[in-house]
Amino acid sequence: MTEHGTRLDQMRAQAPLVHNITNYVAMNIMANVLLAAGASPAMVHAHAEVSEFAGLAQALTVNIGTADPDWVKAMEMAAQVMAEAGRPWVLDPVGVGATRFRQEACAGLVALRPTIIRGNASEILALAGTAATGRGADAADSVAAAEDAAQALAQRSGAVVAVSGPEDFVTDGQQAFRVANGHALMPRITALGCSLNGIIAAFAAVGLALPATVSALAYYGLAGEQAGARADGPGSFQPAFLDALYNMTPQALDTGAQVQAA
Ligand SMILES: Nc1ncnc2c1ncn2[C@@H]1O[C@H](COP(=O)(O)OP(=O)(O)OP(=O)(O)O)[C@@H](O)[C@H]1O
Ligand SMILES: Cc1ncsc1CCO
Ligand SMILES: [Mg+2]
Repeated sequence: MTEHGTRLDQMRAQAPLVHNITNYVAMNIMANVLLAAGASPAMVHAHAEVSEFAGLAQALTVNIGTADPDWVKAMEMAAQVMAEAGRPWVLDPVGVGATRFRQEACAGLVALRPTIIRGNASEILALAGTAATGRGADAADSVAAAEDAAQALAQRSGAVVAVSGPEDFVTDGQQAFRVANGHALMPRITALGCSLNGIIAAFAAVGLALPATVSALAYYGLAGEQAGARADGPGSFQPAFLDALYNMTPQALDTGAQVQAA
């Protein structure tokens, strides 16, 4: 099987412009993750330009981590442009279980039909309307506990739904896959989930949403494994992770990807 490496190659060959409306915590690491992978990031959210900019981008990510009502409006404006152009966009429902504002913001964004929804288990449970125990932006539920919610959410929303965690779960409501790549240090660095949305968007810019998401998760998790093998802790993990994303070959990805049909 050479499909994951081929997708990585295609993504790098096209170097898609990925438009991100993300949180203040994630902006810098997310932009660096996208550059290391070979895509072209831009963080743009002002109402005065967000629609025009979305028109230039090959893919969009929106993330409510530190949003306010103006930012949510900007996300809706950009998502509308992508939907009309038939280009992919990714929703990250950060901490959606925590407050009513987050729930209402996500309900409005889900109604605009994201191509892909990516969150941790607690976020996917909360977005699907199932009781979740996550606190703030961190997961406190297992991926396995969120699989049924992910499937229901995919069927209801029309999105591919990805639940990240020790073993990621991805479904379009019909087919499902598990991706076992990753490293235990990854949740010890903030905004690696947010940054992952950009990688998923970059892959989705050059291929179909479900396989693109699976390959993006395998690539990201395998880079995490390589970085984790070198790092002494969260501090040294971060630069090693950027190096691993940058140095990953298609061959290494195909050899190391741990993807199974669920
Ligand atoms: N315990 C773990 N072991 C291995 N990989 C993990 C583990 N937890 C998370 N990951 C990986 O870390 C990446 C980020 O997923 P995570 O679920 O931590 O996102 P998140 O909670 O949304 O993060 P954030 O909100 O800080 O951006 C994914 O690639 C996932 O596979
Ligand atoms: C820590 C944090 N707080 C709001 S957004 C964010 C980044 C991880 O989701
Ligand atoms: Mg998150």
